[in-house]
Amino acid sequence: DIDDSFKSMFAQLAGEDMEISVHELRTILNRVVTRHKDLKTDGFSMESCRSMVNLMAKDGNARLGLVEFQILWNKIRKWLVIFRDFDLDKSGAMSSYEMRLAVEGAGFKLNNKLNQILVARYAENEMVDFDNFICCLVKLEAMFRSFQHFDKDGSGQAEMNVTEWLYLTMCG
Ligand SMILES: O=C(O)[C@@H](S)Cc1ccc(I)cc1
Repeated sequence: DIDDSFKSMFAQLAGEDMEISVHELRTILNRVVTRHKDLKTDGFSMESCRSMVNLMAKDGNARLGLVEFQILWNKIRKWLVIFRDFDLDKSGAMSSYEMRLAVEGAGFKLNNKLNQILVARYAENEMVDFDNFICCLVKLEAMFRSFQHFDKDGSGQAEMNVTEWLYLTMCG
């Protein structure tokens, strides 16, 4: 069950439509992340928040309901612990070495090429700061989940038609 303080934070944020927009998500994430002085971030961008909303909003309506927001919030809390555990030099950002370990620590075993791709996509000056780290994991988890949806028997092979492919590749 969702505790009342969370519900009231959500209600305050979401407004009368009781759904959180990309802009409202960006507001709360940047308000909270600045409270954590050990986390380096240039702030969650609109693009990052749009990507997270699209990946988390099941019904594709580009807004987060209470449950979807709670799920995202708990993911961020979980990955915040991992970020701190693997930020070995406590710089507040991930080096590519730390990023590889943190992604594996989050449960994603990737090959070298994929780890390099993540750093290329999410690092700024070779460092992945907290907001980019979260966006990377939200996307990575969503892509793994989508694949498992199409790999019903867990064979490691997925089958989908072009429309289903475009739903996956064009939303995030
Ligand atoms: O609410 C908090 O400050 C902790 S518990 C979790 C959290 C930390 C950072 C973000 I951005 C969002 C949520």
